[in-house]
Amino acid sequence: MPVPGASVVWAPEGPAAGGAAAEEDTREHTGEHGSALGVLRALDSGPRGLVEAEAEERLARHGENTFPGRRPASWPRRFARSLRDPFTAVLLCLGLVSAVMSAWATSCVIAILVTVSCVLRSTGEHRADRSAAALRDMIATTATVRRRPSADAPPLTRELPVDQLVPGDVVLLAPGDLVPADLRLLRATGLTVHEAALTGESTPVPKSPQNGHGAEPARSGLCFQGSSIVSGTGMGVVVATGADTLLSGALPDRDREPYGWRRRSAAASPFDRSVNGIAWTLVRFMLLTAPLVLIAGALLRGRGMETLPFAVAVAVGLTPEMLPVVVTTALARGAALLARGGEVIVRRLPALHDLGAVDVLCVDKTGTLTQDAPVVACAVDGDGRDDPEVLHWAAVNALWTLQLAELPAPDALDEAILDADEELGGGVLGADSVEGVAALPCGPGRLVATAVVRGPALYEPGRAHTPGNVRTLTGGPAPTAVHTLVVKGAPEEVLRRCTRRAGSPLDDRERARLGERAAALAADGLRVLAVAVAERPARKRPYTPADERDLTFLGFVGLSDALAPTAAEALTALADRGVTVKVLTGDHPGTAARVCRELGLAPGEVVTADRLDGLGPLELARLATRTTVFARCTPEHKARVVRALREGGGHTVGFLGDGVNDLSALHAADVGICPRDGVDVAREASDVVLASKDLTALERAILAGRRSTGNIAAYLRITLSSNLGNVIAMLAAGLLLPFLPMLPAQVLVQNLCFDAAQLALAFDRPGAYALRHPAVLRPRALFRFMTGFGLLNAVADLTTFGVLALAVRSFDDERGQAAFHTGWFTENLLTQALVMLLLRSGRRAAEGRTPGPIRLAASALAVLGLLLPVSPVGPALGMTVLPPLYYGLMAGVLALYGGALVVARSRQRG
Ligand SMILES: Nc1ncnc2c1ncn2[C@@H]1O[C@H](COP(=O)(O)OP(=O)(O)OP(=O)(O)O)[C@@H](O)[C@H]1O
Repeated sequence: MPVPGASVVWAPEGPAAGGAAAEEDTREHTGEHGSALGVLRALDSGPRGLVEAEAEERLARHGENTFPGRRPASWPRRFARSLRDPFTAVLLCLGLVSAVMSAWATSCVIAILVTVSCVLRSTGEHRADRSAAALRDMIATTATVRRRPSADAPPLTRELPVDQLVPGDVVLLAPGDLVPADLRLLRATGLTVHEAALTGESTPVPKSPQNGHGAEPARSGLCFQGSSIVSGTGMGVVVATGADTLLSGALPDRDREPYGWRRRSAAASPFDRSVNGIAWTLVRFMLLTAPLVLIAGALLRGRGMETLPFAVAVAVGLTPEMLPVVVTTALARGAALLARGGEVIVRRLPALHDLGAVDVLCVDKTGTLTQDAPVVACAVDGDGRDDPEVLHWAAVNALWTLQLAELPAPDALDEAILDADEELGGGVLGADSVEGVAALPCGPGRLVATAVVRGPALYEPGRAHTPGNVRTLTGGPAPTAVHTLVVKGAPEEVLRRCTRRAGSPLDDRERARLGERAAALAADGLRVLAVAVAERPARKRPYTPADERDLTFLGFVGLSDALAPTAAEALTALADRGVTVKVLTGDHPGTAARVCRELGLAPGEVVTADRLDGLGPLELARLATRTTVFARCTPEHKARVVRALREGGGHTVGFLGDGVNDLSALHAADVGICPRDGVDVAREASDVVLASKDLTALERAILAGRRSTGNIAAYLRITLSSNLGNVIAMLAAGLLLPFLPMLPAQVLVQNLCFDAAQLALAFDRPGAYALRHPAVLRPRALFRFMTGFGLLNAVADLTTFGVLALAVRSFDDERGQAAFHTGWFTENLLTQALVMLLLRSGRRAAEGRTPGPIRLAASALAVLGLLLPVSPVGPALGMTVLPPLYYGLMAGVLALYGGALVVARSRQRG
């Protein structure tokens, strides 16, 4: 429930929440409680947070803070959703037509087919949803909350599962956090928020707690669930949770794909392109089949609407109606096996298919290829001499950026600098001996961090400084009211802002020389930060990046960052599996190149991302394809390279990154991958989460994806080729014979048997060959396979007709026709069993043993084919006992067919 007097004034205007829905969701509760304190009071809260007991009571009253879209769907709803599948829709249409024409047997069997398929599918999806929810819980995001154990106890700041948040909770925000509920800001420092989920706007929006008049200022004082913190920090009070948040109200129910999975972005994913693409092509084919059979019957045999049940049966015979079930089962099983290993969590099922198709993997460097545990290796002046003061000023910067920007934890570089400075005993200056005034932290696309401290820079080269010998940078006496800007960051960015060095001017030549020195440090694999300072008369006006100029260069700090232990092994394994790895980093080109070399990845020419700025899509795609390492990437550069590889290069691209600066690329990739300890927002944007830092887990996930795709491909190969073969034979027989070659009910029962048996293919274990390359379902290759093997299957069927002619002799009476129907039914089930055993692995012979479920399913088919006609069900289905000669001849046909399948498979392309 929104709390009176505390909610939101602004309604977003973007596509996700526009129009009437947004208007409806505009909450007008601020009224006289407009100020931050007023809102806190209205919520019966305070800056020190809620008391735990009160929070518990509120949780009981307001319910958990869960997004309604995340709640599991009810059974009836799930069942209704499975009816929305294209194959089911076609089957239902055919059933309806049959019912209208009073072909009751046909419509009954179709109804059974649809029910079985929908029950199997909703059960499969229910299981998949349940395990996905369990997986989500494993990586549930938390919020940093301030609460008090009791009314008089001091507040404690702790991590709380997001679903436990209640209105009135005081929440702290930092870069990379997801906004956990709708919040009213109480405090903010340089806070920018990504609100694309609500407004579609991709540029971060600045936020501040000031509450002005009109819509804009009020909007800037609010942060909404579903948005994420890009830079800066803040503190806010929860004003709405769960279903009451703006996001819940604005978004419609899950925008579902035919297979019930939500699309991540407007662009078609590899899953959409292959599985859905194939499905829709087949649907069109099926819709054409029935009218064609009717027309052919009318033209060649002068038959009328009495052919309709047969035409319907033929169209149904072509349908791979179990495709959605097989796809769900194969993917869910792959994802569950990965999760059971505790290594990889697949957050969106189709992403497992897409992971198997990935042929280019882009990774960031820091924290992925390296450990992101930097250690200071050197602090030197511009001439390469050790200079502890450089480290001290870097530490002053780190300390005050951390404190004033209220970052919850220092970034790894700052932490290393503070540790190193502490080891030096606080050094000449002592990092905490100066008082901080302001901080401008670095963030995505901003490669410098500035801290402003009170007092002069205390810098004079080569001298130890004590309060007694304080001199200013310019050598004059220390003024009393001075602020010092301490800047550290990427060498080229800092040097660009420097005009002096140790008391002398810094010209372009000297700047270039210093740049080379930084490059030399980077070539040793060090992460390099330049440090500079500037004095300004003390002032009250806030500092902005425009003040970062006319700096005096001090020196460089070099930090070493050890390689991730399994990175080299993982890169080799990925290369062996046909995945090209590219590195997109915000770091220095030299550092990136060295790290790649140490990992055995030839960096080639390292491209600095500013070269991308002027390039058109084609040139960019070409450059992206031939380049292995891009350095100094902003978040947008990373996303552009990923998009260029996808759209221009035709690759299926995975992106592995852990930081806020990787967010756009995670969204842009076909598959976004994030380590479990990546920032919340990166994890939330990714499809696959690596539970450990072990990169080799990624290779295993890719293999699981390929296995699932291999199983789906095997199902499609087998089903489509045998279905087509049957349809061709049925058409030929239907047109040549004076009687129907198989009764509609027999066709449909046979279909039911095929469907049940083919489900086993979701449990196949494709051979090693199928895992060697990215697994892509290629519709063309598939349709080629279907045609070739379908024709072969039809030949086997037509030969069976010959066998039946020999064994049964006369088809003039009902007995003879029943024998024909039975003989063909038996042959179909036997050939289907054979096809399942021989075609499951595509071109290659099966490597290793055929898995149990497939052997069992094939045997069951064969036994059914042989025994059903002689069982009590046989006569009910219009079947009869066949002469022994038939079985003898049939064995010969099967042997020939099996041999032909093996030969054709070994010659087949693709
Ligand atoms: N705390 C910091 N203080 C000053 N400069 C920093 C700080 N953190 C990063 N930088 C500068 O910004 C650059 C880019 O950092 P960013 O975090 O975007 O990428 P990265 O961590 O170097 O690499 P990757 O993209 O591989 O994760 C760094 O190379 C460094 O020069």
